[in-house]
Amino acid sequence: MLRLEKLVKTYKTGDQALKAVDLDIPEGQVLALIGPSGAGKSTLIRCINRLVEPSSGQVYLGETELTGLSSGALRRERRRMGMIFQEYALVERLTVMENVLSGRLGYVGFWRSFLRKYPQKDVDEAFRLLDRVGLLEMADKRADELSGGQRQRVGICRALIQDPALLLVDEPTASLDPKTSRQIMRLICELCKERGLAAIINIHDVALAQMFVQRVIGLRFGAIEFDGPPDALTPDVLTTIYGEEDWEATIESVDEEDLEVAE
Ligand SMILES: Nc1ncnc2c1ncn2[C@@H]1O[C@H](COP(=O)(O)OP(=O)(O)OP(=O)(O)O)[C@@H](O)[C@H]1O
Repeated sequence: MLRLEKLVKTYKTGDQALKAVDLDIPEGQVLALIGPSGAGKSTLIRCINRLVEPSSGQVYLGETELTGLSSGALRRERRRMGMIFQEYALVERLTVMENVLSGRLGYVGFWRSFLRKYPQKDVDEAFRLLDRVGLLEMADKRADELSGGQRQRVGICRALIQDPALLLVDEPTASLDPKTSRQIMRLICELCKERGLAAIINIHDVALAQMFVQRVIGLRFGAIEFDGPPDALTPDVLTTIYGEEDWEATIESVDEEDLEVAE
């Protein structure tokens, strides 16, 4: 459902962030993108919806080549790609409900959104989503009154109310404590499963990635170094992605966490 062909991004500074990346993601697959700082993870995610313009190569969402679209057509296609950010990107002075509904801005006309008059079906869906993520009681609170984990749940609802085919998730847990991080990752993966949604999750925490996804992509210097199931991430593989480190500790901690999740 998503296909990248020879995707290259070279920034004006000369940094080659992506070097001819090929990637195919089937419908409903949740994939973690790991790799050291500067490997090109955020660039990859942002080149897919063209928040960052690729230098060359193609991105296909289904049959549509995103890289060939005019700005109007791209705006319409972006509705099919929900984005979840590390810093939540909520409007602080708006309520939880208003933040969630802002995910419909790509669908409603300018005046409707300006006057915040969303169709009732959108409001109903926002309530359903807030209920699903455990925030129904918070609908009228201002975003700046929420904890980090609650904010991220609002960010998730805002992405889902777009009714996307694909989620692009950029370090969703980087600002959260370990327990909340696990809850948020679990929630994202459960929601993808419920909705048959594909997702690419850029995540620094290897153990967390291994715990929840079916497929891991390891990026290094803008190229795919590893593509496989989480249990194939051996210490040797992690060393090729990240360089020398004591990986046994990371892998052991996954085993412990797995037990905890299974309980
Ligand atoms: N706007 C920019 N202008 C110039 N170079 C950039 C820009 N954004 C990223 N880069 C460079 O591109 C490369 C990849 O950066 P990117 O942010 O995609 O990596 P990352 O894997 O997401 O890193 P991190 O895990 O630290 O967020 C780096 O060398 C970075 O310095």
